[in-house]
Amino acid sequence: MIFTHRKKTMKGKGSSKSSTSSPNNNKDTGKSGRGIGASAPSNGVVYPSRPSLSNSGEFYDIAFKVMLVGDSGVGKTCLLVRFKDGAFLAGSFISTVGIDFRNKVLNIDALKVKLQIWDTAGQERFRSVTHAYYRDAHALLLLYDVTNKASFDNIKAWLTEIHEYAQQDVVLMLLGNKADATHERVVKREEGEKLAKEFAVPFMETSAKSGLNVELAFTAVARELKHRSLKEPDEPTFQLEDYVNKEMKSAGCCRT
Ligand SMILES: Nc1nc2c(ncn2[C@@H]2O[C@H](COP(=O)(O)OP(=O)(O)OP(=O)(O)O)[C@@H](O)[C@H]2O)c(=O)[nH]1
Ligand SMILES: [Mg+2]
Repeated sequence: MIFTHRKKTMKGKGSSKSSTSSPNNNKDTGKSGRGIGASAPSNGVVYPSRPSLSNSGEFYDIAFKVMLVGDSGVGKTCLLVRFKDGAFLAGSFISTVGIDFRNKVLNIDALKVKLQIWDTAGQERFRSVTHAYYRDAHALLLLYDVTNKASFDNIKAWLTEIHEYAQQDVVLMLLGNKADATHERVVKREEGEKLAKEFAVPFMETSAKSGLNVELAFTAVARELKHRSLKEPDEPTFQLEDYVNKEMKSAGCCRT
């Protein structure tokens, strides 16, 4: 596929906390009302067709929506901030209200892939807000906290919810976050691996604090999405799980 023009991504932070917000009317919409760009085919993947006069920002070739989900306190916001800004939000825990998004453009095989990453509120009372966003998500990063058994036990319920509200072909990855917290750990890595195997989803442990595997988690998802949407019919499919395992091995298990 040839891209003759590149589109600019909106800079900064999006927010959808008010009741007027919906998955399809955030400010980065362009004219399509699909959420992330100018021309959206039925699968919602955005292939920009003309130069943009939008706010200053980076150019991109293709855009996808990624959602972070999981119990309150597992580290979704911290993971996003680590990925976007390379920083860790230490100090008191400020629970997300409603839903926020941040954009990041990644270079994947000479293509600029924009991820619009939606950070959802894990608290039960915001669940109905989150449900409305699943439908448009191309990928979901489902997090639990390795220091919180309940967050791990709730993964099955999250998977049921994902099954109910997300697209059938959504790219899904399970992340055991806070891997840096060795002393507080109550969920073994093997338990995470077992659960992931049971549900046939790729898995890795991450740390928003140390940066462990944060870049890899988002990059792997971006690669899978890019590959899926630009794949020629006779091309072999991208194996997300193999890619993740290979990358983790080549980095000696874990990387920042
Ligand atoms: N040790 C450690 N602490 C972390 C990590 N990630 C997040 N935390 C801490 O965990 C708490 C919750 O993090 P958040 O990112 O706000 O959690 P959340 O999943 O966004 O929570 P909600 O917005 O309520 O859904 C904060 O106090 C963070 O500092 C991590 O990788 N390691
Ligand atoms: Mg949060």
